[in-house]
Amino acid sequence: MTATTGNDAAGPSPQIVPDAHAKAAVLIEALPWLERFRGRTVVIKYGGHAMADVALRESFADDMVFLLHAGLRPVVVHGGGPQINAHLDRLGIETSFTAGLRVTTPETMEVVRMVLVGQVNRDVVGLINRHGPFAVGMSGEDAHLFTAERKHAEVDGEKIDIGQVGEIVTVQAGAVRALLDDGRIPVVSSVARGTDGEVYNVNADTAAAALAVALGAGKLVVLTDVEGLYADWPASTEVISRVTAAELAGLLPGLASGMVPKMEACLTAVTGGVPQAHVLDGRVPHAVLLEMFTDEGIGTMVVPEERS
Ligand SMILES: Nc1ncnc2c1ncn2[C@@H]1O[C@H](COP(=O)(O)OP(=O)(O)O)[C@@H](O)[C@H]1O
Ligand SMILES: CC(=O)N[C@@H](CCC(=O)OP(=O)(O)O)C(=O)O
Repeated sequence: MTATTGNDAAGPSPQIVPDAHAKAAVLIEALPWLERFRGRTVVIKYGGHAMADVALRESFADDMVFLLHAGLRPVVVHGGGPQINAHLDRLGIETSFTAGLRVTTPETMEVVRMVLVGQVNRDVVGLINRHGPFAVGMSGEDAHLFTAERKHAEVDGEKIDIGQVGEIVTVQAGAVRALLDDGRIPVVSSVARGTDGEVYNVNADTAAAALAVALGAGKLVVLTDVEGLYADWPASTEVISRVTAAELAGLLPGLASGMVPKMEACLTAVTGGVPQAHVLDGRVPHAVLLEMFTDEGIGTMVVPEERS
């Protein structure tokens, strides 16, 4: 049965399909959030682990196009750690991580650049562009978007050389802004141009935070393969739903592996003027829409300070 509008006073009384009220409620719940974020830039970090299967990748791409049509300005910064691992493995190149960052030899850097810019970026752009001519891919090297210097990892207070890993020192976001003004969705790989002429591998969480700050984004959303920040991982999987910058700074020294750059990125974003940063489970279909347009939200939200 089709629902009627009931506009014709002489006609039959409206027949509402059973779940119509629930559907309308979902749409209406989104209204205040649409009003709040309309015209705002949202940077979404799409992690390699959140690209698990085709249906999930399509639902992510659908969410980006939904945001665009809802009047937001979405910018995607993607990772691809598992995809880089797979390629290195195929080539028989060993790889390792220190403090959540890949130790990047010149040989590894070639593969990182090829996989991120030549493969993952193309895939994300292609998925979004099933809907129309929206996504434009960029490497962080393009138009001097990211300029980096060599970064050292710090382990137990000691500085360790991890090769061609970059720390972003400047962001020139003009090309990204131009694409947004033109109604496009920039899709950015976390590779940077070095001040010394080298190419640098930048963790994608770090790159997303730097871009969110430079763009004055209204939100940073980080998609990964866990529900959010666990309070006492791996002993427990109780998700911290909300944390202030000061509380997070206290938690950081106790965090492990990939969560370190992720939570550092959230901290950088909120201390750099982004009002909120979120870590979400990218294995949940339409995680971005659920976080942005429902009252409960999902995952872990980082805010600059507690509401007074
Ligand atoms: N406190 C924590 N809460 C949640 N996950 C954690 C925590 N500490 C470490 N992790 C690990 O961090 C991983 C996410 O980081 P990473 O593998 O780099 O993901 P991505 O590819 O999405 O960037 C999780 O799968 C989990 O194994
Ligand atoms: C320096 C460093 O570690 N760079 C990352 C870049 C990709 C990335 O960050 O991917 P995810 O978001 O999927 O983890 C790497 O080489 O794996």
